[in-house]
Amino acid sequence: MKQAVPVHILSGFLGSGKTTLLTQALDYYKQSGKKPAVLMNELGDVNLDGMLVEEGVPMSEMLSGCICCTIRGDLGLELRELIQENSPDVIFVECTGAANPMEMLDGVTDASLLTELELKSVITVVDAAQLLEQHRKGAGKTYRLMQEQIRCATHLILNKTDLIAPADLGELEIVIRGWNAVAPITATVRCHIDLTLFDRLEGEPGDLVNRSNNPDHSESDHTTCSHDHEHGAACTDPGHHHEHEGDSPATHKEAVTHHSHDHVMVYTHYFKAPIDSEQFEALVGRLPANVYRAKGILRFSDTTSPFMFQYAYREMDFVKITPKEELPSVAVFIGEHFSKQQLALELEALEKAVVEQKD
Ligand SMILES: Nc1nc2c(ncn2[C@@H]2O[C@H](COP(=O)(O)OP(=O)(O)OP(=O)(O)O)[C@@H](O)[C@H]2O)c(=O)[nH]1
Repeated sequence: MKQAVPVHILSGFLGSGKTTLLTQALDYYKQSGKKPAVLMNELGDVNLDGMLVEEGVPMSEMLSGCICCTIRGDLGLELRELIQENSPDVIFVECTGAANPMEMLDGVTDASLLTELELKSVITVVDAAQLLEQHRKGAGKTYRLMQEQIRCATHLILNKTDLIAPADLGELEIVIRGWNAVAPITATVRCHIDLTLFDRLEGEPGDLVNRSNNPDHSESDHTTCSHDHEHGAACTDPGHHHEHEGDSPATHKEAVTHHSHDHVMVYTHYFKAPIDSEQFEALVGRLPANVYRAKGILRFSDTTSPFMFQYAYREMDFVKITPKEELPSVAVFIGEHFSKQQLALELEALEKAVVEQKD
C-alpha cells in the first residue's frame, strides 16, 4: 500500500495569520528536503494569498466559494489530483477564514476515502486582539464561528499577541480553555512557532479522525450527529452539539448543514486605472468595522512598483512587490452586511480622481 500523505488543516478567522503560518511551514519543509503542497480556498475569485506561496510548491486553488459548503464536494477530487500529479510529502489545506472547521474535517475525511491521505492536525490560528474584543462584546456570529474554530482544533496558535496587553493573555487562555480543554495553546507574534511540531505530528501513528482528543468524547456524541461517519472524533468539545440538543434527526441534519458564515460577504474590485495611495489609505481608514478583512494588488499613480495590500482587523499593511507574471490590480473586501455599492462607488471615485488630475 502507498504511504498515506499527511494533511494539516489550517483554520482560523479571516486575517488571523493562516498564510503567515503557512509560508513558514512551507519553508521548513523545503529546507528539510521535503515536498509540500497546498490547497487554498478563497471566498473571492482571486487568490492573493497564493502569491505568497513560493514558486515550485504545487498548489491547487478552490475559489469563489467556501470549501466547507458550496464546493466541498470538489475537495476530495482536488486532493486526489494534487497527490497524483505531484506526489507531495505533505499537504496543507488553508480554508477561508469563514469556513466551519467541522465541515472541513468532514470534507478532508471524505477525501481520505478516495485517496491515501491522513488528516494529522487541525491547527486553528486565533487573532488574540479580535477574540478579546469579540469576547468582551459577548455575542454575534463572528464570535460563534471563532468559538467553533477553537473547539475543533487539535492545536491552537494564539497569534497577534503584540496587539494585546500582556495582562489580557491570561484572560484569553481561560476563555479558550473553556471551549477546548485539550489542544496545546502557543502564544505567538507572526505565528512564530517551533516548526518541528510538524515532524512530531507526522510521527504520530494513525489518522486524526480515528483518535479522540477528548477522553470524554463518547460514542453517543457521534450518534447525535446525523453525518454518517466519525468526523466528530477530532472535535475536542462534545458541546459543539449544544445548539442542536433535543432536535429530531431531521431538524438536526438541517442544523448541522446550516453554515454559520452565511452572513459573510465579499466584494472584489478590479481597478481600471491607478489610484492615489494616500486617498486609498484614507478610504481604508474610513471602512466600517463590519468590513474586517481586505487584501489586494494595487498600482498607485504616485509610486513606481505595485504593492500587495493587507488589511486585517483595522491594521493596514503595504508591501512592495515585483510580480513575475501579469497580475490584475484588484482589491477584495470581506465583511458582514456592508454596502458593496457604496464601496464600489468610492473606489471608482479614486480611479476617476487620478484620471481627471491628468487631463
Ligand atoms: N500585528 C500583527 N500582524 C500580524 C501578525 N501575524 C500576521 N499579521 C498580519 O496580519 C495580516 C493577515 O495575515 P494573514 O497571514 O494573511 O492572515 P490569514 O488568516 O491568512 O487571512 P485570510 O486568508 O484572509 O483569512 C497580514 O498583514 C499579516 O502580516 C501578528 O502576530 N501581529
